[in-house]
Amino acid sequence: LTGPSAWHNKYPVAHGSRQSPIDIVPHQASRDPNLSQIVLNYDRCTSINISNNGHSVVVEFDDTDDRSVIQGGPLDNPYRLKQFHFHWGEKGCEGSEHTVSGNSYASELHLVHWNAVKYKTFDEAATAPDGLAVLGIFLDTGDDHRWLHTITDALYMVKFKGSITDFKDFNPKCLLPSSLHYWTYLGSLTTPPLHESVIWIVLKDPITVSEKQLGKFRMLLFTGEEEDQRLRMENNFRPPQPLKGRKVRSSN
Ligand SMILES: CC[C@H](C)CCC(=O)Nc1ccc(S(N)(=O)=O)cc1
Ligand SMILES: [Zn+2]
Repeated sequence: LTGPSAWHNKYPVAHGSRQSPIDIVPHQASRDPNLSQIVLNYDRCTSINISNNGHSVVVEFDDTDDRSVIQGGPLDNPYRLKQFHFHWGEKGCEGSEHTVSGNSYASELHLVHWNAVKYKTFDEAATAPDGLAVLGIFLDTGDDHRWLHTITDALYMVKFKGSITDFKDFNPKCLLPSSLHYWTYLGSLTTPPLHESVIWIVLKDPITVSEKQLGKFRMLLFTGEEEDQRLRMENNFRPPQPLKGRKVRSSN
């Protein structure tokens, strides 16, 4: 037993008061006029590599200075881009982590940022209540996404758990939907260690990718090259967790 329902054994915070993901119910979210728009300054961002960590495919960035940050909205400081990764299902009707009125999207992209103003390292920020800011973007299936092929073309290089390869000059700005309207709430990492350190910013509008592009994520493996069992990487999403009285706010 290793899935989300067993995580509480080793990580009791799995039953904590601010766990993620959650089901977002739009008409129960409170419109907050004080919530400004979010601002993404990714123009000087520097991607470094792409890897398979046995849970997802991750693109990492150089976070040694403030070259790519998210700010505004619910954030009191600029947060530095550290990495992005995806969650997906085995078929188009499920795969996202957050759901909207009980409905899942086919996949969800997470852009992980950390508060380098208040904390010295990502690991320190990852354990602080205001340490991380994750921008969540839903993926819907439909037409091909014009820029996603840059990532899907590299997936064969990181098929096995533990594989990593160079991945330079990728700017995730090309993966944003047209509107930056969002919901925001206080939550956690959605995989162990499940730290309750994330200010979640979930964009309301999905981006569209094709079933073919999404299928390439499913050829990744949870298992390493040396393992005899080949387990396809799919359904790497945690189901929605109890809201426990939390308020979800909506941008205007
Ligand atoms: C202690 C250091 C750090 C926890 C270990 C590596 C890490 O970054 N984990 C992580 C990041 C993001 C998410 S999610 N899916 O965006 O909530 C889940 C797990
Ligand atoms: Zn994630």
